[in-house]
Amino acid sequence: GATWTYNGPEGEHHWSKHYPYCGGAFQSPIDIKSELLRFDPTLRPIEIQNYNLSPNEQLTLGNNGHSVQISLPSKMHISSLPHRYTAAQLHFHWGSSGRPSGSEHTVNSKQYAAEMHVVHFNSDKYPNMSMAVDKSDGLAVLGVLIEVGEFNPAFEQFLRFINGIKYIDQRVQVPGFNIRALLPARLDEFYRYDGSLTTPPCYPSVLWTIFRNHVTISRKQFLDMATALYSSHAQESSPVPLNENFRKPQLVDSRVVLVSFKE
Ligand SMILES: NS(=O)(=O)c1c(F)c(F)c(S(=O)(=O)CCO)c(N[C@H]2CCc3ccccc32)c1F
Ligand SMILES: [Zn+2]
Repeated sequence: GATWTYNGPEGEHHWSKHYPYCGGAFQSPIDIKSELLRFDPTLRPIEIQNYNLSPNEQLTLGNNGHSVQISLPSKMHISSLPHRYTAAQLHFHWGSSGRPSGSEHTVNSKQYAAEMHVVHFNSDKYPNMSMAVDKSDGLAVLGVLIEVGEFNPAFEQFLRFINGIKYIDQRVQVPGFNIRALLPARLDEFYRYDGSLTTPPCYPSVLWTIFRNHVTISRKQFLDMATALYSSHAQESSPVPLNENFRKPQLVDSRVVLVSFKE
């Protein structure tokens, strides 16, 4: 489709010209405000299967011009939702070296340094991501808020290769590792709401699960992610840094945010 960016004439306020859903309802991300929350005792802890990948498996780490993404094998899935949701890819949103706040979801207006999304599709009903991406029950995304703090060895498993994908469409193979280690300790404490892709085409097709607890990466790890990548091609004379790749919080309207925990 048309090129879209996070700033400038193709920025988020213009997305709806080519992607009408971006101007529609049920959009993501949102600001998760305390007054919106409703405790739901029926929310089950997230249960994941086959996230612990062997180093003998190869994962594709790529720069798609909008984010850094890792393709995931289809044996990885979420087993605690009404349908099986099979993993497709994970990617990140971040700020910049000058502005270490780049999460998409915010909590009571607090923006975190970055955010990870593990994208899954409903494989009970749809054969692949492309068939699921525009269906109301098509996708389930796990969101992890990221703060700058302690060094995170799990992130190093892919960050150490990031200089191999500096430019758009570059890809490298990296050894598999335990993707569970990228998630917070508690998978039973989370926010849950109905929303959308946070990039064009912004389909309202995502069951969002944002974990209550953040994870940390070191300042150097954050800078590696926030300063290594470009959305331009390798040979281009004027490289375009890939950073600040987050959409602003959207209108919640009459949506309720469910929470799996009481204070
Ligand atoms: N924040 S988010 O979770 O809404 C989200 C993104 F923010 C994002 F950047 C991407 S992308 O594929 O890296 C680039 C634009 O699609 C996807 N990719 C999804 C959307 C469409 C598609 C098709 C096949 C595989 C993955 C995706 C995404 F679901
Ligand atoms: Zn995302």
